[in-house]
Amino acid sequence: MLTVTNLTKAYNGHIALTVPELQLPPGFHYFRGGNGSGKTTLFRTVAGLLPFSGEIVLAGKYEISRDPVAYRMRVNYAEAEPLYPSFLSARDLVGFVSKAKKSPVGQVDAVANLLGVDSFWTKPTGQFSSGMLKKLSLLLALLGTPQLVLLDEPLTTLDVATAEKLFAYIQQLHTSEGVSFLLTSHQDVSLTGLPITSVWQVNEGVITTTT
Ligand SMILES: Nc1ncnc2c1ncn2[C@@H]1O[C@H](COP(=O)(O)OP(=O)(O)OP(=O)(O)O)[C@@H](O)[C@H]1O
Repeated sequence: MLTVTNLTKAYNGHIALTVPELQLPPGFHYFRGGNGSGKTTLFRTVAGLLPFSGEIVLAGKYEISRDPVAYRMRVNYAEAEPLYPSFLSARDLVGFVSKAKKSPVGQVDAVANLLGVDSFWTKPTGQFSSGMLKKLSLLLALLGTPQLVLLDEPLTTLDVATAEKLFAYIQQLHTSEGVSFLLTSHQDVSLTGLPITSVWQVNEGVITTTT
């Protein structure tokens, strides 16, 4: 599903992540590691948000640098700590992202309702609680028809009832549409109830398998 080869990511000349080779089959892949180990750097790089050297290929054909639009249409990302321009509402951001990602008819209403974002639809994000920000970022990451969704700390600040609905929906997306997920969490990932395919340990920018 995702192949990463000879990847190096540096910030200001300091290497933060080195991935000689990483091959992920379809499924749910959990990346764990201490603060500053490189998990968010990996996710932001795979999401196409950071410059890097190396190769990242989705589904054996979409290379992130050679096919930037096709790749980004198929890979979505929810930040651990999302930040949006404070004057924009959920309606504004969802309108923009759903158009860019070619969201299927009815998807926005269904997922906004599932996550409860419809209850604060027109409020400016500058007035959101941290859980409301998290719900909005998860909604944005589920729009369109992604093949891969990267969820950085999806459990943080999310209320238990919404988390249950989210992970049931995610499991259904995998079963019915074949969508794969990469997750990080400092909490017990078994709380998601997801059938985790593989667990990876990130330590000082190096990724090793644990399963
Ligand atoms: N924008 C940046 N500029 C410079 N260095 C950065 C930047 N972002 C991250 N780093 C550095 O890269 C390393 C990995 O950080 P990263 O955010 O990927 O860690 P993480 O595993 O996600 O941590 P956490 O669990 O605390 O979220 C750290 O040493 C961090 O200081």
